[in-house]
Amino acid sequence: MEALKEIDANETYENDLPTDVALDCKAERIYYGDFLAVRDSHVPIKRNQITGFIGPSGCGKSTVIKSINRMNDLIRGFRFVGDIRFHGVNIYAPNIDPVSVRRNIGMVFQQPNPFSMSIFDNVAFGLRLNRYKGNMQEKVEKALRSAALWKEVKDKLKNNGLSLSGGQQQRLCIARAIATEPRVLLMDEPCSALDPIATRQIEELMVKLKEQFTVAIVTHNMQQAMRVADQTAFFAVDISRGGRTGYLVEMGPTKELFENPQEQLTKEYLQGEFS
Ligand SMILES: Nc1ncnc2c1ncn2[C@@H]1O[C@H](COP(=O)(O)OP(=O)(O)OP(=O)(O)O)[C@@H](O)[C@H]1O
Repeated sequence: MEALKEIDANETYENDLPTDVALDCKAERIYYGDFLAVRDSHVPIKRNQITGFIGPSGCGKSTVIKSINRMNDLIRGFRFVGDIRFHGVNIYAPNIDPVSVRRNIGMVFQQPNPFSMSIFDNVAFGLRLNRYKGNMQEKVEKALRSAALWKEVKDKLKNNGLSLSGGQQQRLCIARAIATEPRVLLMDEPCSALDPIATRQIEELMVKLKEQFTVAIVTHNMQQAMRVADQTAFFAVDISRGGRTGYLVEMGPTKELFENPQEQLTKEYLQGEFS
């Protein structure tokens, strides 16, 4: 059997995407078994910007975002039909190594989920997995600084990651995700388990992180999308064919989408007429 191909984001490559697009997600259909969860959703994710995914519960925001780094591969019955182009390749091509996809496209989840190990080891985890041979101390410090956590933990790197507060745990998870220097960082409702102060800290952090990374975030909170997202994609649920299938209604610069939505459905959602 032919070895799976690694995506090396340091390689020069042929790319047919516009230069400001880091990753182009064309989700034609996404299934869980026979259930069509998402259809017809084309979301170009712009480089060094924050792309927000908003929409009512069950419209497929998480399904799409998790498809972007092949996180859903692990779910039985999951099937993606379409094309996600990153760094000159379709990440769903059969010869692409999904581990290398996740190395380039990191993810942070809803619930902070540090491993039960020291703060240092949490951050070093992915680097060790990738057999990083350089200065581990330096890399861990860099990631913790980028995640705005260094000052709070520098004297207790040996403490268990689970001993931190919820907001600190989420920043630790961000440090863990960025330690391996992915190009894209996906965040699936990263603040939903946090209090308003910790939420603000993560939002400020996201805005800083976009200088180094391309960020995509799922959020239930429209104010949050307005505060942090440069582009926003609005999804809804189509029940017209008897199912409940999510789809992209419209997408655009956040300010334009919120102030002047093109679609009636977007207007109604933004006015709180359905949730
Ligand atoms: N592992 C799974 N197996 C089967 N169906 C699933 C699975 N995960 C999600 N679904 C279904 O796919 C649809 C989209 O779910 P998804 O979680 O992507 O929506 P969402 O917009 O992120 O929702 P929420 O805002 O409530 O988190 C829903 O109908 C959901 O029940």
